[in-house]
Amino acid sequence: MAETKIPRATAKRLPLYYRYLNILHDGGKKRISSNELADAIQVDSATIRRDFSYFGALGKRGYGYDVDSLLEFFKKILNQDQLTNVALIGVGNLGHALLNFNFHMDSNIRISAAFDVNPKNVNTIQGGVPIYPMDQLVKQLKDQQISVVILTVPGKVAQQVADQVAKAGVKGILNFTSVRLSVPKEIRVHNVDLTNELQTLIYFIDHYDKD
Ligand SMILES: NC(=O)c1ccc[n+]([C@@H]2O[C@H](COP(=O)([O-])OP(=O)(O)OC[C@H]3O[C@@H](n4cnc5c(N)ncnc54)[C@H](O)[C@@H]3O)[C@@H](O)[C@H]2O)c1
Repeated sequence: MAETKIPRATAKRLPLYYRYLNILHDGGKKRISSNELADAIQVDSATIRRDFSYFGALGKRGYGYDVDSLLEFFKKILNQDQLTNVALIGVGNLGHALLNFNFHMDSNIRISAAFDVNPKNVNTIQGGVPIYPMDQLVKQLKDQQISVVILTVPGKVAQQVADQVAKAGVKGILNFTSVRLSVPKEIRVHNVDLTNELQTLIYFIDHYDKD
């Protein structure tokens, strides 16, 4: 599919649209207006129209959006028309919880391989996912065509593990550690930080009245 450059904020809303369109589809709904969509997902309709406009004419004036064709469109855009395998490195508290979370339930993504250095973890299966030793990283990622890795190792080894991951040809890292990783520019890193999110939430609660 041709590459469409879109703002990051728009990109972050695409899974939300996709998830809701799936719900509409499952409920037998055939078409929806941007106002209805806006009410349901709590994103204002102007934002929705602008987001959709990056992809050309997805709806018709006065008709709204055709649920099935919009769903198919987002499925392709989000690569959800095919199963994407991802890997997880570091099966401790957080890694273990993620392995047990069934991403595949509402997306076409699954963790198909995990890696660790702890002999207690290695060569076991947790949450249905095999855990390999780190010396299997390159081989497994290649064999399973994995290009995205979730990083849940301790901060002190995060950079070293990121270097190994980079050598294994990975394109994206979902980084749960608090370390800001240094990686070759062709690798995309998304940082997930619950502490940040909580602090931001608390800041907004303290500084702004909800009207
Ligand atoms: N982003 C967030 O919101 C958030 C929340 C909780 C924890 N964290 C971070 O997630 C990471 C994991 O936290 P945790 O509580 O699960 O830690 P943990 O110590 O329970 O687990 C870490 C796992 O990584 C493995 N490991 C250690 N060195 C390794 C290496 N070189 N290669 C592969 N595996 C290795 C360990 O054997 C262990 O199984 C930490 O960096 C923590 O700060 C982030």
